[in-house]
Amino acid sequence: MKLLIQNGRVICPETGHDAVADVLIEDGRIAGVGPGLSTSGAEVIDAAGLVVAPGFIDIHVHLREPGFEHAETIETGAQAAAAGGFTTVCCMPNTNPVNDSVTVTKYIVETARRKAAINVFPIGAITKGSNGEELASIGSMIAAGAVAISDDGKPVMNARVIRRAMETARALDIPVIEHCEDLNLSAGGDMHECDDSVRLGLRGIPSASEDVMVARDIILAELTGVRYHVAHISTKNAVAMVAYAKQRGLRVTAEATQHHIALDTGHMKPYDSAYKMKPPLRCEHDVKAVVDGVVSGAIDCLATDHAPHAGDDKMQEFERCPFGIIGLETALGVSLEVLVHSGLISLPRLIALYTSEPARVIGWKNELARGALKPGYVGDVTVFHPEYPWVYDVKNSLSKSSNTPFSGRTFQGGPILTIVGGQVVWRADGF
Ligand SMILES: NC(=O)N[C@@H](CC(=O)O)C(=O)O
Ligand SMILES: [Zn+2]
Ligand SMILES: [Zn+2]
Repeated sequence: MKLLIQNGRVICPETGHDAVADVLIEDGRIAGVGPGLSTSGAEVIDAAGLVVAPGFIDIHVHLREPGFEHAETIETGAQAAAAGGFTTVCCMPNTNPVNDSVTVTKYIVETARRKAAINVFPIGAITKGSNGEELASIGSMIAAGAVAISDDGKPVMNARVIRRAMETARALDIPVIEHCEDLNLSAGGDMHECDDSVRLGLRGIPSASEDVMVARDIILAELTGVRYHVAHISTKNAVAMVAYAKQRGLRVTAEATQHHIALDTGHMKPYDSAYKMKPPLRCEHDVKAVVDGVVSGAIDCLATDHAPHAGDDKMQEFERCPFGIIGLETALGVSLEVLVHSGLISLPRLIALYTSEPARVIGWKNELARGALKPGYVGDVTVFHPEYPWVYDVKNSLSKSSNTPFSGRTFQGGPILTIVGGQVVWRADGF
């Protein structure tokens, strides 16, 4: 099976390629990149005027299966990911039951193999039930295909427990991904603690609830030598601490979401639960610090934290609504707008934030190697237009949920074709 993608602007940050060329995918693997490749025996796609990149990778999504299938399933979440240009996602363990055992890990791997249009890799829980007490069976989850550990949705509050988890992860050479929130400081909060929360009469979540956990974990990362990754970083201090940790040679990485680089509390429509997530939207100086962190490299990659919630769950009083918003289908549009069209970073740099950088954080190797257009790598490719105008209407979303603040927004640039293992799994209308 051969697929030849012709005449596109082929951008691969890992190899430094940025020129009009062809990409050949054979038997599901990248077979060649260069001008004028032979078309013999190949299905041909003309990508003239489009950007051809390695398949985009999102290392932080919630697919909700098992247990919360009313909000999303592995199948529908994978479809939404494909529509966002993603060819690989890593799904968090806060399912029901929690993915804290080989049984659930195997269920997710098997279900994804049968039903997902794209590659799905589970992230196993750090502790049993993500209750923050007893370590989960980390080794057997990794053996069954999990690629990292996290209790995302919650922090691991007990420093002794997270230290033990870090020592285990260090031995297995896998990353620990932490949801940095001190529950004693954030207790009862519904939005970022600032003038706006006072004005709206909503209980606040101070930046300090994130900062103290990032500080603690960086010290423990130094103690244990673990690969430590800050999920959905959102505050000025957290970014500064991650930058300092990197300067000191610690294996500390971080991700930012599209909403934490695009929105601050001033954008919130009062009591609109589409603006309610954890970490909460922060104030302007935090957003600027996160954007600056992405530009400087203190923040390694972008991730969506795609967090579907069914309609009625989000149609309650603000305080009662669950935290989280979907993001797979808008990530490229939002990040092009905030980071590239603004002139802050180049297009190749943005592509790196969705390809080589998340691949480096997780560390896929050998036959799982991805995030670059290199012969032998998985034959996953994202083709997108860097500036054509389109309107995101969540009514057309492939996700089962519609909890997004971005519906109705016009973007300049978005996904056109998503290719997994040499097969087109999604194409934009008209292509
Ligand atoms: N981000 C959120 O507000 N919610 C996420 C959990 C998480 O990422 O913390 C969810 O699973 O709904
Ligand atoms: Zn989280
Ligand atoms: Zn999350």
